[in-house]
Amino acid sequence: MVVIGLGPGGEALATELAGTGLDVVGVDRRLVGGECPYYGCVPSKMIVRAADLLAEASRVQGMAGDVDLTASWQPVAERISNEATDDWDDQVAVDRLVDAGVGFVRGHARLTGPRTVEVAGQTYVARIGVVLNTGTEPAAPPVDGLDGTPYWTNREAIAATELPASLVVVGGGAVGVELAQAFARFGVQVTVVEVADRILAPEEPESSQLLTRVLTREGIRVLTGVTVKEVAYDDGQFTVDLDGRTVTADRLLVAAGRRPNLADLGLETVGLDPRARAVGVDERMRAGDGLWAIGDITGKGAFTHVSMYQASVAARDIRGLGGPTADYRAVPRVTFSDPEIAAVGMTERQARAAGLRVRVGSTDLGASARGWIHRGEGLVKLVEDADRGVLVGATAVGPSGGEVLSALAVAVHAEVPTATLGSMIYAYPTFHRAIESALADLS
Ligand SMILES: Cc1cc2nc3c(=O)[nH]c(=O)nc-3n(C[C@H](O)[C@H](O)[C@H](O)COP(=O)(O)OP(=O)(O)OC[C@H]3O[C@@H](n4cnc5c(N)ncnc54)[C@H](O)[C@@H]3O)c2cc1C
Ligand SMILES: NC(=O)c1ccc[n+]([C@@H]2O[C@H](COP(=O)([O-])OP(=O)(O)OC[C@H]3O[C@@H](n4cnc5c(N)ncnc54)[C@H](O)[C@@H]3O)[C@@H](O)[C@H]2O)c1
Repeated sequence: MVVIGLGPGGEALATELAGTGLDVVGVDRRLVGGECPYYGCVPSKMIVRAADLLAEASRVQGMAGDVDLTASWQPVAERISNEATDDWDDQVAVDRLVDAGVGFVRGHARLTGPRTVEVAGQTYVARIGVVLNTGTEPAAPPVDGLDGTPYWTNREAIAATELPASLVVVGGGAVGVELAQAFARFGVQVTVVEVADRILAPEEPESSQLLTRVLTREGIRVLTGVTVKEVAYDDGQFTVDLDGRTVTADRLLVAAGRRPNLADLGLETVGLDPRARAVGVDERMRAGDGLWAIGDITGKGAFTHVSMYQASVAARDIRGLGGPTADYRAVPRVTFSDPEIAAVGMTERQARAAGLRVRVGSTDLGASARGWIHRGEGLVKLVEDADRGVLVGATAVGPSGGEVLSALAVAVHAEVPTATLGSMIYAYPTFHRAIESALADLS
């Protein structure tokens, strides 16, 4: 086997297959492990954790006394460099891979035909086939003047050793809102610029509204429905022209989505379109004869857990083990803002668009016993397929929204009847007890 791209899924898959005695070559042109450990999930959650500590400390007043707080970015930058990324060195991951029996090659890989891959003039021929896990790069929107300015993507933002005084964030998706809130909590003056009419637009409107309220209260300017006309950089200052309005800042973070690494991969040599937004895969992750694809490039959800899930589906297929095929009805997603915005399955709008007879139920977490005690904000919203009496989607927003989601993910995945969910006992006073109130609200 040859695995091109060793993101979270590719690394796990190559390791598993080598463990079964197959000859496996794994190729990566950058860092083994991909975006998640070096520029994505792990360091960004270290930043979020640090920022949440500051916010928690500031909540002491009125509940537990006083705190004299001095925020410092230095321990965050040190932790990311020393603990998370080894100063962006993947030797530990390479050693782990090689110890597992994978032949590791650093370089840019290209398909040259079915089951054949070229890296730096060397051709590798696979008996069984090739797995693609090439992931994504940060996308730059086509904005006049942007090219040639020293704008940040998630990679520069994660590696920052000093914070700017002010920051414009282009894009109010997961990357944008997580980093905007965290940097603001460290004292950065942040403006979020979003072209859609709300931040986190694919999520429930109630989630977007609540988070916009929280971010605004924390001093972040959230501008939605705006178009970035032009960007200029002069004398250490970015000027962002928003079609009539101008915003200036020391730094500009582009968090406007991702571009799949499909160009220059030789897809045309196996009959696939290198200009496509995603590689089409079936429920066993097959993309062609002797070809599998996993991770962000499949367009099934740009999350580490999806990449790893698909790796296990592909591994079963390659090993001829049978077992469950890929099923995306219950893909969980958590934006690690504070409160966390967690959701699984369909939103109300998606369920209605799918032609389902829908009942929805929701509840205000702040009005629940635990929410009131905690002085927390949030909500639970449930989307039921009324004809089948099962949840097809759910949202949990709150201080532990991602944890509350686990129960809802089980319900959607296992199609637990809402009648059964309504007959359960929910511990008092927990955040997840709000699920019971939302069930009672279904109509
Ligand atoms: C700031 C940020 C925060 C995130 N936070 C979360 C989170 O909290 N939770 C979550 O689930 N997800 C999160 N994500 C998303 C997550 O990082 C990705 O979904 C995850 O990395 C899975 O990607 P992947 O497996 O498709 O490959 P990637 O991680 O993108 O890795 C692909 C690898 O392929 C290599 N490659 C590409 N082309 C070639 C080639 N031709 N030859 C050789 N090698 C090649 C690249 O060098 C790279 O190492 C976050 C992303 C960002 C940017
Ligand atoms: N907690 C998590 O699981 C997590 C965290 C970060 C990222 N991710 C994953 O990484 C992926 C990439 O995240 P992302 O936030 O970069 O992308 P995204 O696609 O989620 O959001 C990009 C946002 O930028 C906006 N945008 C695009 N062009 C714009 C422009 N010219 N001006 C203003 N706004 C513009 C879009 O409308 C969108 O709201 C996501 O799809 C997500 O799955 C996950």
